Amino acid sequence: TGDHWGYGIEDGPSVWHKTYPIAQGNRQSPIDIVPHQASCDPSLGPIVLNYDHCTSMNIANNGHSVIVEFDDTDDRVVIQGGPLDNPYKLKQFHFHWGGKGCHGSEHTVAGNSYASELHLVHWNAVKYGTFEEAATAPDGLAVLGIFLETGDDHRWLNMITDALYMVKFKGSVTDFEGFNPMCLLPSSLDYWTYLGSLTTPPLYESVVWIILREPIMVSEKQLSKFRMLLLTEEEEDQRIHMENNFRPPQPLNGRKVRSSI
Ligand SMILES: CN(C)c1nnc([C@H](N)S(N)(=O)=O)s1
Ligand SMILES: [Zn+2]
Repeated sequence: TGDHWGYGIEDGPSVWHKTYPIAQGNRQSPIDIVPHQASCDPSLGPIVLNYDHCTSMNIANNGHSVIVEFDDTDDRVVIQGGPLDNPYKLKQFHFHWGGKGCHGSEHTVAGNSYASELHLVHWNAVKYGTFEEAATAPDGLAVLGIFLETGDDHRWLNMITDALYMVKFKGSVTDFEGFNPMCLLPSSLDYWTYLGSLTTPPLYESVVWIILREPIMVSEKQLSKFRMLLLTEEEEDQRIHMENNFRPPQPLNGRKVRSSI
């Protein structure tokens, strides 16, 4: 039962539709963002992030990515404004990345991909009672996507990469309290937005995507620590490294991408 999906030849994005037919739906993510085809919408206000309370709880390896989970009984850590009609509460953030030297972002910009992509997953707790209910509603989730580009060391990302050895194996989790994701934001909150889906099974078409245009800079050394994570559990003999955990761009199917810029 449950997720036997992955990013390999036998279980990767090209066969997810066999178990999750919505993979061939009409509002799937990620997509290739073409900046000059995005419509600049003056009615789109700025994104407002209230991340000043850092209610992170733990960091975990779920066999697909590394995830930092937040206490979402607390309605102080929210995203609002921009394309959103309500404030959405932060639930978790996680990353997607490539192999050594390869690219690993999910969204691409005019066909170009970045080294990695950070997703901050929020849910509409005003309209829906639980995260699970929101996750299946067309306006249930808002995911803020931030590109990571290789360059200088990111001083705050070290707090995350230094914790990765504690969650090396699939299924491992460790305390990770008081982390404020504000420190992972670029200087500009200019964004593109469109209606899409989760980029991993169950691929629910419930996401308002908000992708920041400006990437953050992280070092190759920091990225290499993500690749130290394993897909396999501690007791398994085989050790398979977690890398290239990204889904390629999906058909736009006539969707409009709007830009705040
Ligand atoms: C149920 N949740 C929180 C998620 N399910 N799939 C997620 C994907 N990793 S993504 N990339 O956020 O769509 S996040
Ligand atoms: Zn993601």
